[in-house]
Parts: sequence; structure tokens; C-alpha cells
Amino acid sequence: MKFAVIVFPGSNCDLDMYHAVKDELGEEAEYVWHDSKDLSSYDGILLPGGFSYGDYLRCGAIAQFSGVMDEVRKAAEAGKPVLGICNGFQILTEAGLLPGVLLRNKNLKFMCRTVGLKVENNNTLFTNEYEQGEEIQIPIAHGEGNYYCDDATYNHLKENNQIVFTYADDFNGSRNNIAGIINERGNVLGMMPHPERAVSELIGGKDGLALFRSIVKQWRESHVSHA
Ligand SMILES: NC(=O)CC[C@H](N)C(=O)O
Repeated sequence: MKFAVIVFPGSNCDLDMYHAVKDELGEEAEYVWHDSKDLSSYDGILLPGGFSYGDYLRCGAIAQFSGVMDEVRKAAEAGKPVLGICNGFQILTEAGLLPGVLLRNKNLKFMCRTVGLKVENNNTLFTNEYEQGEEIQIPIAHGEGNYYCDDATYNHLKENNQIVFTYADDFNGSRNNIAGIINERGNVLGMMPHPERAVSELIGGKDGLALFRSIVKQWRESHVSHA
């Protein structure tokens, strides 16, 4: 499986994402600059964390207009897996590919620590290697991770099982502790925590690895001929 790791000016988790896919999973990955006009050769699109365009205006507010976003949209429409982590999640909401918005943390501070997450829905292409309800430990590092949406959107997310991860504790003010959501079709996931920073015991834990393994497993099952 071949992944594109999209690099915006100011991305800083692109190397971790590349490392997770290439070195820990053994899959193909390439860095793709933010003005790329063609993502057709990739099977999965990864939007990494960071400070795209210096977080000016709002995190992700400028990156949503990057040339590559038309291609990301096309990939999403084609049903390819699109994963946005932290700044990548912010970009996906700004671009309208996922509902809601990420506001500043309720204490108005940048926060960096490992947090408990609950897998609310393991019936997705990103979470099939987790148990339903499993609690995992994943690092967070954000200033604008406070997920907000209105009541109608929340009810819709809830009814459709689009809430994929919640925080064990409320530390940033997110509505109903939402940490990650998926689109209706089930191929675009955005999450604030960083699974790509939790792929080996050497760096403090590997609870994030199953997310990447899930993507590859699902892809193999649908692309390998059973003839
Ligand atoms: N690690 C990240 O991607 C951080 C995202 C964004 N710059 C924020 O502070 O919220």
C-alpha cells in the first residue's frame, strides 16, 4: 500500500508519520509537497500535524486553500482512506471534509502529554484492529484541540457512529470529550491525538500502531484477488 504524506509549510509531524508507515509497518510512503496536483498514484492520504502556515488566523485556516486540497478532496470522493492527525484534523474541518471546528483549549494553553483514549467505534477502516471500547494511551500536543459542533451536528455524529475516539478525561474542553471523528462514508478520519508518535515501546508505547495496521489490513482485504 502506498501512502502520500502531505507536507505543508510548517508541518512538523511529517517525519513521524513517514516513519510509522515506512519503518514500523513496512509499507510505501512518499512526502508530497502542498502544491502537488496529482495524488492519483497513492492508495492512502496522510495529513500530518504541525503548524501549517504558522497557525495564522486559525490552525488549518490557510492550509485549506493549498493546491493539494483539491486532490485530497478527489481522493476522499474516490473512497480512499484520508487520515488527518492534529493539524491535519484541523485542516480537514476547515476544508469542510469533516464537520465541526477545533477551538483553543479551554485553558488557552498549548498542552503536551499522553492521554487515555476510548475506542468508541472499532467498525471503521482505521480502527478494526482495536477492540470496541478499548482504552489506549496516545500523546497529544496542541493549542487548538477543543472540538466544537452544534447540537444538530453532534446528534448526527452520534446516530451515525461517527465519533471514533473520545478522551478519558476532559482536559481541553472538547464537546462530549470528542477526540476523533469520521465522515459519513467512513473513509476520512480526523483526530487530535498522535498515533504516529506511539508506534514503538522505545518511544514510550505502541498503542497507535493498530490504527495504521487497520488501514493496511482493510486495503489488502479489498484489493487482493481471491481468485
Ligand atoms: N501537533 C499539532 O499538529 C498542533 C496543531 C496546532 N498547531 C495546534 O497547536 O493546535
